[in-house]
Amino acid sequence: MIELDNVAYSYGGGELLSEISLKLSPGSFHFLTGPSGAGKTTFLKLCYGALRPTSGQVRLFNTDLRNMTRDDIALSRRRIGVVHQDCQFLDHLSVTENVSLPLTVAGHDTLAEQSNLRELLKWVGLFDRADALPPELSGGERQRAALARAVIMSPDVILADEPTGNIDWEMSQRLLQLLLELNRMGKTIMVATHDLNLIRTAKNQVQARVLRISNRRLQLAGADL
Ligand SMILES: Nc1ncnc2c1ncn2[C@@H]1O[C@H](COP(=O)(O)OP(=O)(O)OP(=O)(O)O)[C@@H](O)[C@H]1O
Repeated sequence: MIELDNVAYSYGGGELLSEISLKLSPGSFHFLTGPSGAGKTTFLKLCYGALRPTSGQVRLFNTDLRNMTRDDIALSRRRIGVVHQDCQFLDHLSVTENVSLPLTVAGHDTLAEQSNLRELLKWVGLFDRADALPPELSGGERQRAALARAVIMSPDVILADEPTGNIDWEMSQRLLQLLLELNRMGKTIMVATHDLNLIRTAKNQVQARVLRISNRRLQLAGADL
């Protein structure tokens, strides 16, 4: 699905990530952890082609990113749903309009997709909030709307950046259950999180690999997690 081979990423401030190799196999579930500023968001951006590595190779669905045009990357991106850390909603658009934005951008007829959209909003428990504006949503509702938007195009891979940041335990559990359900449907999942309790709960329910970014490198976290 997504492969990184000896990837490094540097910016003006120096090298942030180094010697990163990872293969996301179909149907796998990964957690990504590490201290604040370690490079988790940057790592995810490398995984969906939003950033190009300074060196090393990134392959999206068996194609080397170096050989991909912006249009190729945009097409691959339809197979990768991203839950952004800050949700990135358009505040003047309703929940429904925000969730269906990827369909609009991809040129789909959103009217023809209304029943799918309704089902999706029901699935994340936001059917009653369909007409609300993002600033009117609670933290948990925002995260669930962000998840709905990430899966609206039926992606093969879902990358979630701190999807349970700023929400309470009960709501985190609800979000986790949605991610586990997606994984049971065959989706490949990677979740960046600081929340070790979330990882522990998930590990009772799914065979998840836990990765940690430490000193610029990607490591497999210990069994203590
Ligand atoms: N292109 C860039 N230009 C300037 N700074 C950058 C660039 N890319 C990454 N950084 C810096 O690298 C660090 C790592 O950022 P990143 O958001 O990937 O970390 P993170 O592990 O996701 O952090 P957090 O857990 O706090 O969200 C940050 O200090 C960020 O400002």
